[in-house]
Amino acid sequence: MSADIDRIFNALTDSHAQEKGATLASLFAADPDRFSRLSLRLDDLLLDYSKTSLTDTTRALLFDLARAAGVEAKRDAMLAGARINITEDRAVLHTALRRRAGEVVLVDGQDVMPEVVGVLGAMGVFAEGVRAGTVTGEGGERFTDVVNIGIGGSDLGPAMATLALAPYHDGPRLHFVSNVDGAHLYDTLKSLDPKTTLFIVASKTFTTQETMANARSARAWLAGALGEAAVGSHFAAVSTALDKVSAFGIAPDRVFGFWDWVGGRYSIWSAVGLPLMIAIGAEAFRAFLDGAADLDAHFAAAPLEENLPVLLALTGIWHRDICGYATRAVIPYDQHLARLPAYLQQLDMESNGKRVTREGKPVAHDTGPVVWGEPGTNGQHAFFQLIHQGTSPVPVEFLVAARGHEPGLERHHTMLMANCLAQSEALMRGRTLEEARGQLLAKGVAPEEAERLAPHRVFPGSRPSVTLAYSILDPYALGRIIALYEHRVFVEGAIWDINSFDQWGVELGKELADTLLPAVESGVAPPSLSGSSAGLLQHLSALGAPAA
Ligand SMILES: O=P(O)(O)OC[C@H]1O[C@](O)(CO)[C@@H](O)[C@@H]1O
Repeated sequence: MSADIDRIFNALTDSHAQEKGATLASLFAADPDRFSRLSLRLDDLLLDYSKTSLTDTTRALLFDLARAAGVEAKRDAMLAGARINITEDRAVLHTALRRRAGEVVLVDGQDVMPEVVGVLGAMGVFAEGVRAGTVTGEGGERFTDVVNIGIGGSDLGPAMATLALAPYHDGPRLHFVSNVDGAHLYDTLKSLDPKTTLFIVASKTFTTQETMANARSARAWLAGALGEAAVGSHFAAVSTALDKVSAFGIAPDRVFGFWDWVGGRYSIWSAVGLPLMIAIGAEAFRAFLDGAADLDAHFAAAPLEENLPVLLALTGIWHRDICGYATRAVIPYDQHLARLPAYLQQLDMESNGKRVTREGKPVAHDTGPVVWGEPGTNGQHAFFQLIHQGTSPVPVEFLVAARGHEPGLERHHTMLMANCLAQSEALMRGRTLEEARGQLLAKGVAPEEAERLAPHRVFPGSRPSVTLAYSILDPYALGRIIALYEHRVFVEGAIWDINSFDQWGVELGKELADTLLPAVESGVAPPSLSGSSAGLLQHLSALGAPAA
């Protein structure tokens, strides 16, 4: 960490301490232009960060911080195909996947665009064939159901986006099986007809234990019903490991490849998006890519002060490192974005849940926060109590569209918007003891009783939130929103000087699961196992856990 960065972090901390007395309400009262100064628009997409405790001084310091951390140069290196994933020696080029034919993106001097365009074209032919009923099952019947088998980045992206774009879904039904828990596959398959079911096995590495177990069981289900010869017509695969796919027995013309420079959690734009393309069609999928491409162009060119991902990242740095908030809630007031929090958990926490710098030294500041959330209004009736009155403030990120898609239910959308605005307003304003007391007295509550009840009705207020507002959640808008979050994660990682593109933290558990499988099968704990795990294994075996 350079002396410059240290100095700016210290200046931010000092400013925060000095400004602590000012409530958000007082900041608005003192400055009628606060919203227009602390919000940023890209066409219809608006980021309002005026309901945070940022001031002109601290915002300027945060821009200094981004500059001192070399955000612009790091961004340019990523977009130019440099091998910035230094622990895996890989370029990071998910942005190439949204570029158009004819553009040039070099990796090691080689233009990757012809291959990108080629795979996208092959996906389009296959997806449109499935949608039109010209690509069929073994018996010539049209596919009514498509089951995607994958986990992590090979599941969350297409699952989130297929739900998000439900109003545009006019292809076969989509199902997503990720968990190795047999319940996930079993419950999905029990209502499906093998004759009209297509499986897509999605795995970047084609070695992931859960995906391979589910794929093998799905294959057995299909072959058991239709015979081994039918497997080829009912399976497709998405992977970077083409040799392993072919060993699994999936025909080469049913395999859609991608490249090691696409991280799993950044892969929705690649062939991993095939289920989404089957759901909404190749044209709408292109609009999804275009939304992301336009956001990429904005990220690449806009000055830091007018750069949406940068601003969103700086609010994140402010809340995590200067205000000390350990979590952030993502609350889409958009039921179709119900899976967005889960998607962002992987995008953000797998990218920035790191404790050493790119040089392998301990980080100087806290890195990625815990990301969590649920759609509004449901969250209001569950955990908003704590967000309003709990002892640990939680910065909230609201998402809301001006319009929904549901004919005849426009009034519902009006109510949804009112709730979204009400929550950020209530968090910001709060309610004082005097106000609480006054309201009780106005309702005719006796003074003594009002005194007893009032403290329970106090809201501290000054609870921060940012809001992303857009016109309607169509494929283009979704593409922009997801790209915005990707680049936000990038900028935060760049400021923390961590590698946001590896995920060594998931490896130890995977290794131990492999080691423990024989122990669970035999019911005999290896001597190396802790007393706790050995005791649990013994208990479960005694209760009848299935053996090999
Ligand atoms: O696509 P794959 O190779 O099956 O990996 C699935 C997921 O597993 C992880 O490696 C972590 O467990 C993710 O990064 C990835 O998205």
